[in-house]
Amino acid sequence: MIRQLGRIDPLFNVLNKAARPRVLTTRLHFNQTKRFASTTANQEKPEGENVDIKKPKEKVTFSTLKRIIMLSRPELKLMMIGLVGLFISTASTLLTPIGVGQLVDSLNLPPEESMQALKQTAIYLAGVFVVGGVAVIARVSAVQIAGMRVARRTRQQLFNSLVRQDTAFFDQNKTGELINRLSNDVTVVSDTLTSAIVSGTRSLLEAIGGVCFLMFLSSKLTVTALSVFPALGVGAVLYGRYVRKLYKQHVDSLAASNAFAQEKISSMRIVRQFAKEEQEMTGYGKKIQDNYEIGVKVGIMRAAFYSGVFTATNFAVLAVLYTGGMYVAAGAITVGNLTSFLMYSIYVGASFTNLSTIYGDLMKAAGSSERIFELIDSKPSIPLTGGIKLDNIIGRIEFNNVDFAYPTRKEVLILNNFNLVVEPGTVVAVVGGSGTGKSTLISLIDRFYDIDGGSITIDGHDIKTLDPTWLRDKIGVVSQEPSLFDQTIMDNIRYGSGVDCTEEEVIQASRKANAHQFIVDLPDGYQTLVGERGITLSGGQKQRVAIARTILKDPKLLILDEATSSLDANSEHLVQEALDVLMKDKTVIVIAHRLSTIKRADVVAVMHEGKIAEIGSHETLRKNENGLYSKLVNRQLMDVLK
Ligand SMILES: Nc1ncnc2c1ncn2[C@@H]1O[C@H](COP(=O)(O)OP(=O)(O)OP(=O)(O)O)[C@@H](O)[C@H]1O
Repeated sequence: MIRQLGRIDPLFNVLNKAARPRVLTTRLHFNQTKRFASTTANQEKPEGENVDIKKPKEKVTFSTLKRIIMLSRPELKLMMIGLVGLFISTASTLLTPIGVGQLVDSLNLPPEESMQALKQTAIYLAGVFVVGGVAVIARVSAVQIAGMRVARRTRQQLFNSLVRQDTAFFDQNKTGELINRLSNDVTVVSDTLTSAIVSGTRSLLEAIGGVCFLMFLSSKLTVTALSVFPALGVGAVLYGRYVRKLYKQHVDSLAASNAFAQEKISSMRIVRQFAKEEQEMTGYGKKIQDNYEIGVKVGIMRAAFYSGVFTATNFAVLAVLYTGGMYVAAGAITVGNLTSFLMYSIYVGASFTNLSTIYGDLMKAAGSSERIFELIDSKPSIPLTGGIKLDNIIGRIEFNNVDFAYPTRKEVLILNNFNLVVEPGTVVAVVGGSGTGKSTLISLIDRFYDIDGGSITIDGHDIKTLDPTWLRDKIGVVSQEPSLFDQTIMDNIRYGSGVDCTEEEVIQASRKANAHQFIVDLPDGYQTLVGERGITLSGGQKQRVAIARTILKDPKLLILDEATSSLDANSEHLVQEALDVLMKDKTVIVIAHRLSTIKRADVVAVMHEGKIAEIGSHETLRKNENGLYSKLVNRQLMDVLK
């Protein structure tokens, strides 16, 4: 008897070690930078109701979990292969202890029979292992590929949805948060679909199958083996609840530290200029300290929980060993049966432990998926397409009694009963103090925002009735601080037209914008990569590339936000000439600061308190010495208007 148990002991140790990693690998993923939010997932957002993804939601619903699972629907075939693989590999796991039990029992037979039985069992086990191994390959590869496809499709859907959102949406939500949606949230959801759900199903099958085998081997011993599970179940639920709360705090604090880091890294030049490196390092340190402290609490709780599970299951095994040993001594069961029983006990214990962590994983995925679904479902109030496309644009722009406040600051009216008519083919210079709403006009003509009252028309058509993409295609904007993409200069200029425009056309546009010479002087010429937002170019160079981009677009309506402000006198003259050609027979609005620019305009409109306060030619307005325009020229703009 002692000899027999002596054989079981090392086997138990090996099995226990083998079972342990499964317990430990089902850890919670705390490295997500998001909030633990949830809501009814498949309720579509009303059109135009911008989503503020920072708002935490209250409850995870069954429909959310269902929708996560439905994400894998297009991968049904792969999931089925994975499922079949799962069944077979689980079956092979469950059949192993029987073989091992037989192996042990065969050692008690007379030598010849023992050898024969040993061979048979070894062949049986080898077969089980080979089939199990093949099934694992099928299961893991099918589920992994399905998971990656789900992630790819979800990311594409999410990005498409983001690109379609209203401009106001981007005023409301931080870039870092949105990138988190695309990266971390999608990863959590696809991981849950693959690892959590599959390992959950496997654990469930193993637990049920294991208990069945236990009952089959000895119902009395099963009661002993499972005696610790009610206590473990209660512990797992309490632990799950506590960790869930901490998890929310943990991801919140991580999101805050990430947002902090993102902002500081993207503004590193300012940090450097003000010599605030030390201050920012300390600031970041404080942010991650919160995260660390919550992480430590979670870690201690996890340690306590796993230690409890480990000790309880080991004591259950000890109880089985003790009671089972007595049954063996009494001849009620064989040593082989006891071996099989111990193995099943360990499987069942590991499976239950694994299942206890799946709940947490599902909750995490639900939180992440809620935010993804919210974005995917959200419909912008200004669609990208749909509406009238005029055959011809004459170019008359009219603002009629326009009221406008930014959606994020509804209480501040930027335009208040604003009226302005820009006749076709004329150049209107809009001037006014800082923050009076000059640049806002550009956003409104481009229909980045919808106005709150009145109308904006182009050739008599309310822009709300025009196809937004068509409309924007007819408008060219050269802004004060042009932004370029991290691509070659050639691709940046081409962005104004299309991939089908020739290199020669790009070069022509660059010549007109006085950009060609500086471009060919660069070592890589038109193939020069400009860096993030065009960081490797000077302000004037960036602007000339942006002008070339707009020249190539050849828009009918031009809006220049003091486009020549960062060019030297010579470049300005050349670019101005190019713009003169471009502006010919077009309607142009110039948001102007320089007197030279203003003087060239047919009409000068002075903005003040959300309205046009004065309008007329430069000469006419100057005649009124006490007028707003004269004051602006004399006082505020004196330094600039040279
Ligand atoms: N996205 C936005 N969300 C909320 N408020 C905004 C937004 N953009 C601008 N504003 C506010 O609208 C007002 C008008 O801004 P706008 O940029 O049109 O002024 P501006 O006349 O072009 O100023 P400047 O000459 O200084 O460039 C300002 O008070 C500004 O704070």
